[in-house]
Formats: sequence, structure tokens, C-alpha cells
Amino acid sequence: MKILVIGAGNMGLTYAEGMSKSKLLKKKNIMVLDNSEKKLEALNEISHFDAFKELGDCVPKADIIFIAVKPYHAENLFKALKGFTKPGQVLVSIMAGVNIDNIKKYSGLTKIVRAMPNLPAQIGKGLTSYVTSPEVSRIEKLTVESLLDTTGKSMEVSSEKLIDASTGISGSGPAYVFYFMQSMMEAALKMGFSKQDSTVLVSQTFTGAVELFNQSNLSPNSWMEKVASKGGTTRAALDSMEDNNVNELIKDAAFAAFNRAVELGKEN
Ligand SMILES: NC(=O)C1=CN([C@@H]2O[C@H](COP(=O)(O)OP(=O)(O)OC[C@H]3O[C@@H](n4cnc5c(N)ncnc54)[C@H](OP(=O)(O)O)[C@@H]3O)[C@@H](O)[C@H]2O)C=CC1
Ligand SMILES: O=C(O)[C@@H]1CCC=N1
Repeated sequence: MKILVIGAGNMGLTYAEGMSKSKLLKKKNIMVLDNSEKKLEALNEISHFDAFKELGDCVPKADIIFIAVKPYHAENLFKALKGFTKPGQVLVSIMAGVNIDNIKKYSGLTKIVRAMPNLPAQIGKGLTSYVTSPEVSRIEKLTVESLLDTTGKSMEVSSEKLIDASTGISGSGPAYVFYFMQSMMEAALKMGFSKQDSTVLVSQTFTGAVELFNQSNLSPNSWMEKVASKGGTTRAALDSMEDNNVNELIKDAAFAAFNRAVELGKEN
């Protein structure tokens, strides 16, 4: 089985690396194509993968093609790709918003997996949601799923709407966590800690809280109650968040990402 990854950026390379580290594929069976000379030079230097610049040299050889370019590059890429594809090839798109009907229309392929990963995939802790077109067979779906699992966990969802929704939760979600971390680091600095100590205080607090949550069946609300003593410091912080509507604002932010994914589908 030969895999082609188009777009050697954050996510494309993450998948190529994840697949190459797994036992599913031999490195020589992973091809990577990018249109930037600089990226190709770097790829050739690490010589992990077969690196390509021309679609015609690699697309016909691939069984599964991963598309990891930005959504606004999709239409032009698909038009160029169309000349080299073969019926039966499976196309996996991780582009935010680009919907299966458009992928079929522009690429000419019918076996489509639309997936939404997230950045922790870089360390094997990603979450990739995915949905398939009806033309993808059960075996093909299982094969793609095992490739997605090389970067963490995968979750099949029942509709493209839920792919857009998962973009608002897990796809963009790591940035919301970093936003919260940044705010807490800024507060720690303001309270007099050094940059290094602020980083340790915040990072270990996030790690510890997430691990506590993962090792229990308790909801985040129940854990909050365990931290907050009556009339104490945590209650003061949680009351301040409630007074400032932070809960609703976070939900609004997640919906803004979801809505933007839907919009991207209309633009691309
Ligand atoms: N980053 C993230 O956390 C997530 C990203 N995604 C999705 O993943 C996709 C890729 O994102 P990301 O990896 O961050 O983007 P990057 O910009 O890091 O990577 C895209 C790469 O594709 C190259 N490229 C552009 N057009 C072509 C083309 N026609 N042929 C070959 N290569 C091309 C780009 O080159 P150049 O730089 O020269 O344009 C770049 O190297 C996006 O569609 C995004 O929606 C999904 C979930 C999470
Ligand atoms: O911001 C974006 O559009 C992409 C999709 C999810 C994460 N990054």
C-alpha cells in the first residue's frame, strides 16, 4: 500500500511522521509532495520519505492520498490533481470546511474521507474525527482509520455537520487551552513570578488537572466543587468568571469556529 501526503506543513508532516513510525507501512511507501523548494530540500535532507514536487510523478502510484493544504488552495490543487488520479484511489482530506461534494466535484474521485485532526497529533495525542462517502468500503474505512490512529485517537461521526462541529471543539480546541494558559501566565507574571516559574506553575496545573479528570468519572463541575472551599479563594475566582459570563463566552468562541467551518465550506 502506498500513501501520498500532499502539503508538508504542520499537519501533513505530522501524518507522514506518524505513519512512518507505526508498523503499518514501510517508510519507502510514504510519499510527500509540497510545492515549496525549501520544504522539499528539508524533506530530502531527512530522507524519511520519498519527496515530490510534480503531481504526475506520485499521484498515479498512490492508493491513498492525504490532502493537507489550506482550504483556499483546495480548488486549484484538485483541478491539477484530476489529470493524474485513478478510480479506486481513496482521498483523505483534513482541510477545515471543504465538503465532500466539492471534493468529489473538483477531484473526480468518489471514495472520500473527510477528517478533522488536531495539533496534539504531533506527539501521538491527537483526536481525529472523520466521516466517509458511501463509496468507501468497510475495509478501506478500517485501513484509513488505522492510519489516522497513528497520530492518536480517531472518532467516526455520522455527518459532515459533526465534522464542522468537531472543528469548533477538538480541531481548534488546543488554541483555546493555550489562550487560557497564556492568560494565567500573564497573571502569574503580574503577581511577581519569573517567566520560568510562571510557565512551570501553569503547565503543571494544566497537566495535573487534566490527568485528575482523565483518571476519574467525575464531571468538570464536580472537580471544581472539590477545589472550591466555601467562602474561599477558588469560589472568588469562579464567581468572577460567572459574573463576567466566561462560560457563555467560551461557548460563543467554539460556535464561532464551528460557523467559520460551515462558511469555509461555502467558499471552497
Ligand atoms: N494546524 C492545525 O492545527 C490544523 C489544521 N487543519 C487543516 O490542515 C490543513 C493544513 O494546515 P497546516 O498544516 O496548518 O498548514 P501549513 O500551511 O502548515 O501546510 C500546508 C502546506 O501545503 C503546501 N501547499 C500549498 N498548496 C500546495 C499545493 N498546491 N501542492 C502542494 N503543497 C501545497 C504549503 O506550502 P506553502 O507554505 O508554500 O503555501 C504548506 O507547506 C488545513 O486545511 C487546515 O484546515 C486541521 C486541523 C488542525
Ligand atoms: O484554524 C483552522 O482553520 C484549522 C482548522 C482547525 C485548526 N486549525
